[in-house]
Amino acid sequence: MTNPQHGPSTTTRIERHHYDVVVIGAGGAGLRAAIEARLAGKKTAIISKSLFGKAHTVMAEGGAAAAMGNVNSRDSWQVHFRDTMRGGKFLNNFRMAELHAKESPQRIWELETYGALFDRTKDGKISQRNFGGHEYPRLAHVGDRTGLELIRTLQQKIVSLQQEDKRDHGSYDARIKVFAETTITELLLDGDRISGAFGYYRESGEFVLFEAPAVVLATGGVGRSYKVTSNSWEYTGDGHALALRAGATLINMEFLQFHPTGMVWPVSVKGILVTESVRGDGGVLKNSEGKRFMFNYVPDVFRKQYAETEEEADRWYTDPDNNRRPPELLPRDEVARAINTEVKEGRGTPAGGVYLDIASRLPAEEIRRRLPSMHHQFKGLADVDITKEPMEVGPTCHYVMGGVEVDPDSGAAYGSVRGLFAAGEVSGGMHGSNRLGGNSLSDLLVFGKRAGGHAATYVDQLGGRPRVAVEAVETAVETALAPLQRDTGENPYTLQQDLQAVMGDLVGIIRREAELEDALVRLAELRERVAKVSAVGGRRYNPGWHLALDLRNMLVVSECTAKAALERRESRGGHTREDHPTMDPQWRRVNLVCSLEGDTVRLERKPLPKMRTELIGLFDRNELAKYLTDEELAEFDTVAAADAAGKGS
Ligand SMILES: Cc1cc2nc3c(=O)[nH]c(=O)nc-3n(C[C@H](O)[C@H](O)[C@H](O)COP(=O)(O)OP(=O)(O)OC[C@H]3O[C@@H](n4cnc5c(N)ncnc54)[C@H](O)[C@@H]3O)c2cc1C
Repeated sequence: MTNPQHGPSTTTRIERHHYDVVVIGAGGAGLRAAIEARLAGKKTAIISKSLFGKAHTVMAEGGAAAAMGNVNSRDSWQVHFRDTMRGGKFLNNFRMAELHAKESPQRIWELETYGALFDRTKDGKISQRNFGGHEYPRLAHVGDRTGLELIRTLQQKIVSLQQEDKRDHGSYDARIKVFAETTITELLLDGDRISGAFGYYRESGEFVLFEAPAVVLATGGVGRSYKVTSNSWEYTGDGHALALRAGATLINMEFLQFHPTGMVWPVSVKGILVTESVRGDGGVLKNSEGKRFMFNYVPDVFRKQYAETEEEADRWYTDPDNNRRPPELLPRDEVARAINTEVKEGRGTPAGGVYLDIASRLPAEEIRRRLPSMHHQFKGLADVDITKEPMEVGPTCHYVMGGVEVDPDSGAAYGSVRGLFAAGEVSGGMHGSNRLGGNSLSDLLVFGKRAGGHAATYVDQLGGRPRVAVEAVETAVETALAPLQRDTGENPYTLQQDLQAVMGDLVGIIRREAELEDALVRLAELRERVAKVSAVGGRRYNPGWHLALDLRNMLVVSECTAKAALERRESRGGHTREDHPTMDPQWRRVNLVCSLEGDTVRLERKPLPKMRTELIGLFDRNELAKYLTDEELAEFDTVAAADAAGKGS
């Protein structure tokens, strides 16, 4: 190290910036967090691995769930809360589910004030559509391109803030600046406090250092550890791994959502999402015998809410108050498992999926109007006209419920680190063991705002600014350059394929003890190989080098998933154990928490926070009996009896 201002050697130049709040990620969560931090007067950087506007959020199709009651006035935050807890099989952090249900409507209306244009009902309100697991039509949407509108609007808000800054401070970038195509590889610490973030510009390979006392992680998910996934290239679990390495903890990592309907052919597009809106708008699932098989897969916990005949299910679309929902709209984990079983038992399509039929259910014109992207996607990628033929679909790795363990109100990371916040898909707890469709987009807005606001407050309350240690920067540079400096070592693409094979084959939709043990052995072998990964070429736009750096994140996050999946001996939501096929109320009381000790993933059991009495009182006792232990039920009965006595006196 020769010059602390410029990095570890005179040849390694490091561009340096100073901010109050650094937001890593420019999806819905990151942008909403950045807006809030900037509105609180903080100098804010937004960093994005992909092009600005190309975050994952832009791909969201169906909509954002918020109990506005525009289409059915019976909807309320309480009903939304209940649906969310049921969807997550009661493993959700109840406080997050409560805040989400209460605040989502405000966040959607606020988006309108930023310029969002949602589809409307006939009387001019924001239109809301049906989705799996939601009792009432609840998803505010823009055709099937809702994420695009969300991102467009948040970006527009940022531009308007930059225009204010130009007027007031003479520069558009004075208080909020976007660093696109910039990957963060390390968080820096001063003791237990965040002091900054280190990374590189993808195009030039030049290093960049952000000195900042507060970092908001909004990096999204982990899906690229699986071969068949709806997720795009940047979903390599970076934020999860950055948090772990900084001393934070991850929870619920065993829970991955396999969306039931991904494209299954052509092979080149296998995994690309087919939105749930197709089923919300009337599409039905059929096996190769032409049977609507979902009626055979309604689990006991949901039996009361779902139709038993095709006639009743079909009537629900026009008369939802007097009929029960079609079983095609069960939560995603149920539908994905059902499709998996149909295919395994030989009733699948030629390409190994099942049929999703909207063509026989709606007029062609209506399909094109409601599902323009799906129509375009199938025509362009598979030469299938969905107004005339059924689609072939099957499960695809879609969403990680697990993530950074956070304080529900502020988004501050738990563990041994201060100044670190997380929001959106990278955070854990909100969705429990399974996320309901539409609950992510509203989650991004609710918790993005909260994390950005609390990061700003944290900065205000700091005594002095933490310092960036020269040695930490030096180590970050060495780690980043290592794959380029190895002459021998494996190709990152081979390693990624091998990792994807382990996760897909052994830690996939249906899990077994022996396979999970095998997965851990193979992941340990991969760890040795990844430590020696080699990338050819130089630092200028070099995707092989980028992947080599992403691999260590994918690996540690995969280890968390496999370890937690082995430990949880029950089936719940996005975690299905063939050898422990039922839900166990004792396990509902437990969160599995991952941390790093050196390089080793440690797993701990931690009791779930106890739901407040008035919230648990929103559920029927018979329903609670399906989830709670006898001990918890007895406690519930005592409180209910005391309550009744109080009311009587
Ligand atoms: C096809 C598809 C359709 C979906 N439809 C819906 C829907 O209708 N409704 C719904 O609620 N949910 C939906 N989801 C889920 C939802 O879109 C995502 O969960 C959500 O957008 C995640 O938002 P985020 O802000 O957490 O992350 P993203 O939007 O993914 O943003 C992550 C950001 O972090 C950046 N990043 C990552 N790593 C780094 C790093 N190391 N350094 C710098 N930057 C980094 C990325 O470049 C990106 O800018 C869908 C998902 C998919 C894939």
